[in-house]
Amino acid sequence: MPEFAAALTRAGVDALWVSRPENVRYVTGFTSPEDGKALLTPQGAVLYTDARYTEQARLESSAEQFIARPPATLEHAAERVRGLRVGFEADALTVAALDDLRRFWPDATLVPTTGILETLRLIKTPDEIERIRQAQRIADEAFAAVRPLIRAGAVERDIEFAIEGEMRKRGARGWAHGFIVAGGERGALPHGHASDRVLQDGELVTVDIGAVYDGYVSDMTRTVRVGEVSAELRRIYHAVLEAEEAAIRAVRPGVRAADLDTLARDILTGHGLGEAFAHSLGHGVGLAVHEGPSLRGTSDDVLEPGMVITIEPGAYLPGLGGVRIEDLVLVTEDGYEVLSTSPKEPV
Ligand SMILES: CSCC[C@H](N)C(=O)N1CCC[C@H]1C(=O)N[C@@H](C)C(=O)O
Repeated sequence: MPEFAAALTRAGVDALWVSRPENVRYVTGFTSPEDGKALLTPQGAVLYTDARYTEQARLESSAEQFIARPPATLEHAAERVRGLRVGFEADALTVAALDDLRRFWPDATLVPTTGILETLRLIKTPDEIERIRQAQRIADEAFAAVRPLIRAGAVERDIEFAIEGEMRKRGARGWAHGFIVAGGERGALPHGHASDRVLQDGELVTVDIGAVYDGYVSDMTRTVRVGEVSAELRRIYHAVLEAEEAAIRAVRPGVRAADLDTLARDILTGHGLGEAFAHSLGHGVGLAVHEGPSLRGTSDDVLEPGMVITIEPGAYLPGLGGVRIEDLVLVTEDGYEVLSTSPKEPV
């Protein structure tokens, strides 16, 4: 585990108490988000979980394991952390859990940290990329299977349900996030989760879906039309598409993520839609649907080969509707590869 040891050294700690489920999985392979913690040291990770998971932990993880419930877990770890500077994930640990660490580890110096493992997770290994590819393949196939159902008279929640079923049939083991199926005026909600609303002719529908495959997720959005839509909705759609395609073409190693956001935002501003683009251009995708790098205007992140990101400009107009188009993109040595293959239908 040389990269873990170096990451601890860079952060100025001797060990890290890992409590964020994706990070526990990253350092131990153990997948249960219910009860899993890890103590990471330069020598390796110790996995802590309870007896419900004894067999699962043995099957999934080659890390040293201690099966118990707190406080026995913390008492066990106390022996290992005596005299050490121990980082904890300041953005994941509850105040109550931190109090427990203070109580059970009086001989350790507890250090708030952020991003130690998230920084390593920015660059995906070939194996991680393959799992993300599979998650995206499942989403593309499910979207194609369900596309004919997105028509006047359909209920948003039924579309969500159908996509879930199609994903399961193709090997998904869960959803990257609550699906967004937002038709008509609801399209103005960037996170308009599927509702009981019935789709009608003349509206756009935003469909934002992602599958989980072997722990890794995908994320993609298509906006499709139901019947013929107004010239104004077509204009907005093409403005968002222009911004999206331009941002994708600009993806390559060395590019500042913030500059990509600016590029897309400037195009939408040129179409009078700058204010309507209410979120960042995109984000990294991996064990979590939202992870680094951040493609936000204030981001310091710089693209590197092996990053998997979304490019997803949108325009949201209350009372009228909205458009978002999102692709999943791998940063390669010489540019990019778009992993999502669902067609962008003419609007
Ligand atoms: C509920 S998860 C949403 C998944 C979606 N593809 C997504 O990431 N969205 C939808 C609109 C904005 C964007 C988002 O939430 N971005 C985050 C990173 C932000 O803070 O801008």
